[in-house]
Amino acid sequence: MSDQSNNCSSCGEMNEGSCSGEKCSPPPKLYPGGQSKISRVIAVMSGKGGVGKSSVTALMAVNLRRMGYQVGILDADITGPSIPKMFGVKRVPANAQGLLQPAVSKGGIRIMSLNLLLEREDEPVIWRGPIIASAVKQFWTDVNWGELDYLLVDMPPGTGDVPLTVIQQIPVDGIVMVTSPQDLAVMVVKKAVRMAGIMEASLLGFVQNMAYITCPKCGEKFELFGKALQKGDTLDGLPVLEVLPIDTEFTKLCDTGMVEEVKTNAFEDIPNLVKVKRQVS
Ligand SMILES: Nc1ncnc2c1ncn2[C@@H]1O[C@H](COP(=O)(O)OP(=O)(O)OP(=O)(O)O)[C@@H](O)[C@H]1O
Repeated sequence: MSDQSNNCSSCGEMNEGSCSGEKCSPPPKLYPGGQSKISRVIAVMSGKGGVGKSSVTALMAVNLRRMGYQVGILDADITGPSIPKMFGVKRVPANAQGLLQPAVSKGGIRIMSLNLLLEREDEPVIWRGPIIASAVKQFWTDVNWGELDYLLVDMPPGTGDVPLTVIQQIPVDGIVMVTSPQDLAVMVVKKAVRMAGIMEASLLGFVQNMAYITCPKCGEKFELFGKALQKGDTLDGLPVLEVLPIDTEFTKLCDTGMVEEVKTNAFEDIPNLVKVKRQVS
């Protein structure tokens, strides 16, 4: 197998495929649906599954909304969507022009997810990669997002069709990488960092999730999965944007569709890192 230095930076193909490894034409960026005006797109990514991409997406969305921004979430985790349950939102209808209307959470966050289109939330989606990637594209092109300051894209795990499609065809302004402290997780997440580098995407930094748990009785911190970092540290050459503890209250809020009730000030730096194109009062 070729090593990563043989990947084409435009299409991500290996040299042995149709691409020569020199500059090829990547697929064009797509326009968002209807009259949508989306100022900034931030993708939340990780090579590793289950480290907290959806949780980080939800926390970031909740806090950006509290800061007064118009926020949407595109749930690109087509086969394992968890955003609708966390926000307690249900099915959405198509409007007259055939565009999909995003669901709107209690706090006003606009959400599109495959689970909003299924009759039952536990119905499995058994699709091959290209069909899944095409559904993600439609969540960008066929959804009436309206005017948004930030659209957050909750990516599925891995470095396959969906991350490739999102980075190539949606104008992503920055990627937040999520990992747990475990070396095993970091090793896999580094693959996603390399992928973003090959695709010449802008990496904002890391979130270390599940860094520790605090004993509710004595207040002692236990680092269950390895060494907890500090906000501002560097990991794999990137800044650590947030270090999040394991929080059982947060888990309960997610399970009951009340994630917007979470007490946190995480991600308050995001508007400085990715500035929107309007003044927010
Ligand atoms: N900081 C946290 N404190 C407590 N529970 C958490 C935390 N982060 C994530 N969880 C829980 O861990 C599980 C996995 O989190 P989440 O779904 O956000 O991960 P993911 O990376 O998006 O998963 P997938 O790879 O399946 O898409 C969920 O049940 C979530 O509620």
